[in-house]
Amino acid sequence: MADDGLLVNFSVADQILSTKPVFRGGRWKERLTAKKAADRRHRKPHTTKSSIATSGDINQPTKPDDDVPARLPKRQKLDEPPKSHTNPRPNATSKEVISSLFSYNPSSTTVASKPESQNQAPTTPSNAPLPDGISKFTDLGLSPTISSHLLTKLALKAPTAIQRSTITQLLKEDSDAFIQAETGSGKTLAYLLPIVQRMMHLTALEGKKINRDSGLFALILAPTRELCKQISIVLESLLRCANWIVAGTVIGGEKKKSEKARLRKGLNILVATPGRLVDHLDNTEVLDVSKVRWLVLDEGDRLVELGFEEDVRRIVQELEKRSDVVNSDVVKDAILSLPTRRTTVLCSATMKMTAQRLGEISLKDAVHIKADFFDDLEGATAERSRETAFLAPAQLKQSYIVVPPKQRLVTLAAFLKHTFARKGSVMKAIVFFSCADSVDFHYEVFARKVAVEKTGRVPKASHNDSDKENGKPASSSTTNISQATVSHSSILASTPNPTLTIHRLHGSLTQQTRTATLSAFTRSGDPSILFCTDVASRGLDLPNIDLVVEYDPPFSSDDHLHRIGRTARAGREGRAVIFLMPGPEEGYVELLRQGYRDGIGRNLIRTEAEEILKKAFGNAEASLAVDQKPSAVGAGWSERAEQWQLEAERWIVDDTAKAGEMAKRAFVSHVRAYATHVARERAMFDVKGLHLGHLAKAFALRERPGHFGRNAKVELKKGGHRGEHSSKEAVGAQPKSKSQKMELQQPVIDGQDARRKMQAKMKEHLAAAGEFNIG
Ligand SMILES: Nc1ncnc2c1ncn2[C@@H]1O[C@H](COP(=O)(O)OP(=O)(O)OP(=O)(O)O)[C@@H](O)[C@H]1O
Repeated sequence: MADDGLLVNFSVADQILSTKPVFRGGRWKERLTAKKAADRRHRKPHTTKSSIATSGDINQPTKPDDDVPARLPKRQKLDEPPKSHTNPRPNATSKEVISSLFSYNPSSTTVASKPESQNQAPTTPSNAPLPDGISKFTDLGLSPTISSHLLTKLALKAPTAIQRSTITQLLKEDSDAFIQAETGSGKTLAYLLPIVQRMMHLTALEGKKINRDSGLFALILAPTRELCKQISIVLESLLRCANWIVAGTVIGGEKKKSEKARLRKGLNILVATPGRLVDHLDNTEVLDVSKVRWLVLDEGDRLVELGFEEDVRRIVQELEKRSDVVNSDVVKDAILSLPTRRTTVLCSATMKMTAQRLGEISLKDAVHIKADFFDDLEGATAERSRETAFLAPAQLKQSYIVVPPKQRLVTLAAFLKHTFARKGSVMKAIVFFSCADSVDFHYEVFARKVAVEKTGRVPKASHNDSDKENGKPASSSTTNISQATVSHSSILASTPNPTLTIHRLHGSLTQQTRTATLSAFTRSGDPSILFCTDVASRGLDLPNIDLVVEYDPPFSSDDHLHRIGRTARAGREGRAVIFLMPGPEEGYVELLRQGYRDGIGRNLIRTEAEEILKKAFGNAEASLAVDQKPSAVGAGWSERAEQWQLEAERWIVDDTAKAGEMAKRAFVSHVRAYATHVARERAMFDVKGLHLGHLAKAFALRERPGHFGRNAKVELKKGGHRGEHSSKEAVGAQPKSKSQKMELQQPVIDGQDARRKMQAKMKEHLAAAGEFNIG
């Protein structure tokens, strides 16, 4: 504290306060007030109400610490900050009072459960391949060629439960199907295997195998380019045992001319995003869908949520109109064993109304295939799993941390440090944020170059913009990665192995950057973190994710299941942690419990934020505190945590133009995104209950941004939120144009109305798929 001329940090600990500060400058009255306050603290150390805690209304309960005196000293205002003996800051603004991390925080309303080791019972994985002896791929009717390819080339020994049910069904019958199974249970292969096997048996004229000229037989639709690419990779790996079958993609992101050329050359299986396919149906004559006999709609609920319902309806209509089954005038090449009717398969991990709506458009007399690993087991567990629509993988270890808003940033830093410091325990983690601006902000906070570290080494920083700054052409793929990846981080600065790579992913990045980032994160064998929005929550099969952190709670419990489903896939272990704020947000714990097979979440544990901070900051040598300030000598964990926070805040103050603006934008977008939680969960995530002053600290801001000032607060209190804004901002895109920036500052409108309008806009935005860059 003493190094920072502008700080009046009321809650630093005894050791630091043992030296009385000398106040110079300013008017004598103010010096006297400051001196008296310091004397009082010196006599009886306690925490006092910070300026942030006193300003504006506080909807969350903010309890002072026990030792706060009945009458609180007035907020100090110093025209000139007390001059420090050590490190006066030249650009310090006057009249600044800095709120302590540890005073006036709201208290948690839930009770801690037992510690992890006693609490978490070992569980059988629920999305794993079936155990030896229960089922083999050959038992399901798959040919020896495919079965041996699965075993020898793809190292897949046995099917998962959903694969067993789906493959048997789709191999023997042509009826439509709705496949529903938990995340990471292998749904992709479940629908691909029977399609490929049946296509392997199609024969063209004179008993010859089919080839690329024989026609398009299968269409697979998925909501995002990333998912389409992923499906296409699995398909290609499968087709290595049937190389006469040709597959391809039309997903946008490249010239339509190249896609048309690909279609002209001929494909037997096409993976596409709905928007792009409709475009080709309208404009590419050479695209012949008359022989399509399999239509797969993957991530069905997401297709609807992203506004593809109409596109899917169009595609289904076109398939019917142009089908050679109904159109006798279509010239047919004889393809033996081609089914007489089209089979439509809808896949979803959740049984939502949205998926059902898509089912109404596309399915006829569909079979509902819903398999569970525990169907083969007897007893109560199996009973419960049959009753429940959708559950988290049984082997996934979930925990929650209740963190007051002021401590969120430092607790995240501490948590990540502690997690990655234990070498080998976690190699890859995903951290979910509510919006792109927040991803960018946190990426920069953790990637920022720390001046001098405890080790005395100046770290090698390969910052994201280095290529741009060096004026190098931005053409290579490394440049794309470098825009979203940094290999130096302040998180592990003081650990023996300080290399941690941070990647970021959100819809405002270019498609090339996103592709390069995902591929770099996937390939990386070193400790790495992916900071992302929900763009990475659905369907993506990123290998070996050990940990999912929901730093910002999901917008719906379905989103939660998809997010945590990025770990604990195909029977592997995984951990998921969610950050909740004290108060109504703790109601979410009950929802987490309901996602367990036992219905009570016996294995759900609570981790104490204080424990995390102590672990990260407790050891002076290996602490996260980033410099060697005299005040840090002999300080305890809380002082070092304060110092880490102050360091981040100083970074913002010193670079208001760039870092400061970014932090403000992140704060504003975050609050707006917060208002978009689904209606049934909004009582837990009520934007009116946010303490904006405290929350600002989570963005390293010493006060809430100006245009989020008094008026906004009053309006929030009345029942609105920061009203009208572009949906793009709600999901986190940065305001690029002047008009977008203006929107950020528009007046508040009625709460209900604003919410409705924002949701409509969000829908519009998602339909346009700006977040997903869908073609
Ligand atoms: N039979 C199997 N044995 C072992 N691993 C498998 C098997 N089938 C699939 N997998 C692996 O399981 C992982 C998850 O598969 P997939 O992406 O198809 O799951 P999903 O059910 O579609 O998940 P989500 O709902 O999250 O999209 C992949 O890495 C895949 O290679």
